[in-house]
Amino acid sequence: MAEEELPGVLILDIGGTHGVLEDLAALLKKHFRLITMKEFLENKKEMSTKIQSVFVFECRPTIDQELLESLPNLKVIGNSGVGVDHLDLKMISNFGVKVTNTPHAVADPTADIGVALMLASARRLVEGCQIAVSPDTKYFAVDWLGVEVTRATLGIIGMGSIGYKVAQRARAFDMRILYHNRNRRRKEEEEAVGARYCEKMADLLQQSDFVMVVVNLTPETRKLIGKKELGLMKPTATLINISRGAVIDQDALVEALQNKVIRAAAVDVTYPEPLPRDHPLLKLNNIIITPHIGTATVQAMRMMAEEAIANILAVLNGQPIPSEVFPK
Ligand SMILES: O=C(O)[C@H](O)CO
Repeated sequence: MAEEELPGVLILDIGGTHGVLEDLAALLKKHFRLITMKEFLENKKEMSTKIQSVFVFECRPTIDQELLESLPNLKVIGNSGVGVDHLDLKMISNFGVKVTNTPHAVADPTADIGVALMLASARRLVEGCQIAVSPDTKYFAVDWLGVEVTRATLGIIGMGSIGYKVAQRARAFDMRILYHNRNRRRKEEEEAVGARYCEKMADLLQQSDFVMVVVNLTPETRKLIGKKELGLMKPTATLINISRGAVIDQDALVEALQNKVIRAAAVDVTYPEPLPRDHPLLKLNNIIITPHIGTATVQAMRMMAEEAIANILAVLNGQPIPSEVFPK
């Protein structure tokens, strides 16, 4: 089919996206006529009726009412990534537009980053690296010790598909695994990863050496971990967040880390992203912060794009939609 005849997809990206958009373009071009935001804004009149779908790159850019009003033929917003907290699902659905996400592509790489953060924090890799590369280092000696993850207790808050992959990986470290969920998983699934259900999150917080937060950001999970929850954790425990920054009360986290209420934190997500350069979290040495890189791998980007494309095509062709997200 000639490019002109393909359904138009508007690409919404956050700019500076590690040059990957160029690679994805080839994939998208097989099915769509690609329209960048720049092209759209420069030629709104001609472009607006051609656009039937929006491809949202990496879960970050939002879609406002003005954009929706200017796209009369829009049918679907294909989010590449699982979290859709940046989208106003109710407003979008009022326009008769569907939203889809990519839960399968993100599970392995996000679980990997959770485990990487747990190990890096436990063994103080960032501090070690700083010593190794510092021009002031004359000989290798550290005046601190890490802790081991092997046989430690890991508490997973939010055992969905990412949390489950974390549990699978944690088994390789002989970790004792606890989890807290709104809905308990099936017995066979618990047994397969050797995980024990904690009906009360407090029990998990009190018993865990590492607490990993993997929930979606919703009104119910906003500030799920605050001063009270941090106070329940062991002073030797580490908090890991691979979900969304706003799930943790960041002021309470600063206080907890400054006062050694908990040992350390390791987070791939903050609120906002990036943190203001004078934010107190950036001044602490018992936290590791990475720039929301849970899915920043060559493989994940490709898989997310493929999953998003399949979702978008299903909507446009009136077929069953693999991963639709509904407003609550
Ligand atoms: O929600 C997700 O899948 C990730 O955060 C995308 O970057």
